[in-house]
Amino acid sequence: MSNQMTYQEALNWASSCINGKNVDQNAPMYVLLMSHDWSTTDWLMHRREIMSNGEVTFFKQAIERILNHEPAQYIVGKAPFYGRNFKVNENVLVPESETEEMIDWVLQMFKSGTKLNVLDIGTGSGVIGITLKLERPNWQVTASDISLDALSVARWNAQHLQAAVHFIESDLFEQIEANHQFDLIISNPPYIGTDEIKMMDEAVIMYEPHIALFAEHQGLAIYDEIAPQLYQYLTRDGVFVAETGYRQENSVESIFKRSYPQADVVTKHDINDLMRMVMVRNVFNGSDSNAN
Ligand SMILES: C[S@@+](CC[C@H](N)C(=O)[O-])C[C@H]1O[C@@H](n2cnc3c(N)ncnc32)[C@H](O)[C@@H]1O
Repeated sequence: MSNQMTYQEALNWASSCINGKNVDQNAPMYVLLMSHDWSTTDWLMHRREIMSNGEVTFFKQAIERILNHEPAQYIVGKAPFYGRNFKVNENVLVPESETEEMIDWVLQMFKSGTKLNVLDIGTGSGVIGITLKLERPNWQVTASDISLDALSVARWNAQHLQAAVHFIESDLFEQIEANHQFDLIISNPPYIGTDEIKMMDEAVIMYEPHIALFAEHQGLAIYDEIAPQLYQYLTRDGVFVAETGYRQENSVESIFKRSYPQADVVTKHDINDLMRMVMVRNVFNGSDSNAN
């Protein structure tokens, strides 16, 4: 690859390097677009321009990293989520489109104007808490994570996106004040069982933080821990919403039903018709303290 080339020539070169390799074939284009904040229309305008030496060097290194299975989002240091770019690095998960669907679900549940006190557990890069705060500015949002490294990314994102979110380092509810009650508790917890590692994409296993991905008990451990504590942290009309693994529908439903037999436990499928979300409400139905 010469040092004098257009973006289009660089893309052609990169495609020939990764062709037939077990890596994301769209990654070079993603790197070119995201590193310039270009849309596909911008691409059409710029693709015949000559790249600077610095850009060529960065792009060559990017292709090596792609060939080493590194996610393109970590290479450019950002990922789009709900129409905004969030900083990401190896301390946080790359946000996924299913999580955007969970945001849609929640925003449909609570129309604008409603004032809510919200807790986002396992905030990672902050995508859920920050997006909810920006979409519903009158909500009070607290976001927690067990990982200080993840929280520093989340804080950076909140500051740059101007979202007034309160962050707490906490192992689930451990550091959440006992008398603090929320109208909405939302979480995209780690839910992959360690036994599933062999079925996973190499890029995810090698680069994404394992604390964000894996949980004990076939990936159900975090739901197991959250369920019996919910009644202490939810208001009487409070709602819990979480993302789940697509094969966990029955198990997750029974975890919450075990703690709250008379609560409403509703599951929801994503656009690929896979069950990916659960909502629990009316946890106080039937009793004032019915947690097991
Ligand atoms: C699947 S990631 C979700 C990140 C982000 N909310 C998103 O949707 O992209 C799960 C997050 O939960 C955090 N986490 C794992 N165990 C936790 C625990 N016991 N208490 C709080 N956070 C935890 C991880 O550090 C990680 O940031």
